[in-house]
Amino acid sequence: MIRFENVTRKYRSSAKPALEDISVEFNRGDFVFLIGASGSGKSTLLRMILREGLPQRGKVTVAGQNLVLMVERRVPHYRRSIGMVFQDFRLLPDKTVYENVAFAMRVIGAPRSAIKKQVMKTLERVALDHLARRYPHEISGGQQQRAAIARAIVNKPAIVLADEPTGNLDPAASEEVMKILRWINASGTTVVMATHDRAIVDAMGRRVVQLHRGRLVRDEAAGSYDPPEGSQAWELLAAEQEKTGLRASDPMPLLTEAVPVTGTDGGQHPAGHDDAPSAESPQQAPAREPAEREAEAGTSVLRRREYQVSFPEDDADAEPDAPRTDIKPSDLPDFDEQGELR
Ligand SMILES: Nc1ncnc2c1ncn2[C@@H]1O[C@H](COP(=O)(O)OP(=O)(O)OP(=O)(O)O)[C@@H](O)[C@H]1O
Repeated sequence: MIRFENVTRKYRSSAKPALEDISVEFNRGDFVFLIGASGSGKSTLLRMILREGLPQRGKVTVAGQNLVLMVERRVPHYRRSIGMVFQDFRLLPDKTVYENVAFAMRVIGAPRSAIKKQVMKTLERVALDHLARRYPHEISGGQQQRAAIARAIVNKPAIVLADEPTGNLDPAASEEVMKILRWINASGTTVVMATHDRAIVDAMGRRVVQLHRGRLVRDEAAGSYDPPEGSQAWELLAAEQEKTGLRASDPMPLLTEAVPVTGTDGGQHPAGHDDAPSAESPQQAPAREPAEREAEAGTSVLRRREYQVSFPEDDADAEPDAPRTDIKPSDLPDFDEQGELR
């Protein structure tokens, strides 16, 4: 489904490549966690799949299409086959939940009757049908992220890319989001999720691809957040830990968060950068990582989530759209004959 072959990508304003000689494949139906310290290249890799930025060297192929050779006018159409979820939700603030999701169908010219049916079905799937008429500021962060996921999947994309989708959420809301992503994946969609969330990666036991300073250092079928002790990635990160002044006896769980992000190449995207957002991308600036803020304050980037997230095995095939019992008829959106919300 997605293939990177010896891909190197360097931003004009950076001395070092954001991605260096990356070769990796994500297959149909894969669920992949993309992990690595702040600035290791996760977002750059996701954006390349969206064809935001091309490699200077190497080749990116998605569903058989060589993105390097793709002509510009094909790009908007291509991007519609991919659903994207961001840390900061990026819902349109002056549109209701329903309209935000419907908008994704309107831009592809879907007929009004199909829009109404598909949007409500998708909102039911993310348990938001009862909040369809609310505006983003009238719902919680977790609900906003579920609305953003509904928008990402309403056109039934083959691929969903999620860039820190739980980064702004509490554990309970994160768990809801993960259940939905897992359900999306169970229906055959390839899901690639960049995350710093140790608890989630450990609980899910899915494929883990780890980047370190733009290089791929681990690709493990059913991995956890930390590399297996003694592995090449472990050794590399242990050496890094020593270099950054942490004691060798520091517990390994700190490792993947222990790389400083200070300096010119430290995860900040300078003004006038060379990779302007696409016309289709929302224009909001991405939320800044706590890691970046800590780094700026001169502290090392050591973060740990103190909670546990569990995904019991018997929950794996749970139907996220099981009948709800808490919705009153008055909660449901009200449509006029043209299918518009009243
Ligand atoms: N648009 C840009 N212009 C210039 N440099 C960039 C741009 N985007 C990313 N970079 C640089 O490329 C490197 C990789 O950044 P990227 O955002 O891909 O890392 P990341 O792993 O996603 O980080 P985070 O976890 O903080 O989101 C960093 O050194 C960053 O400063």
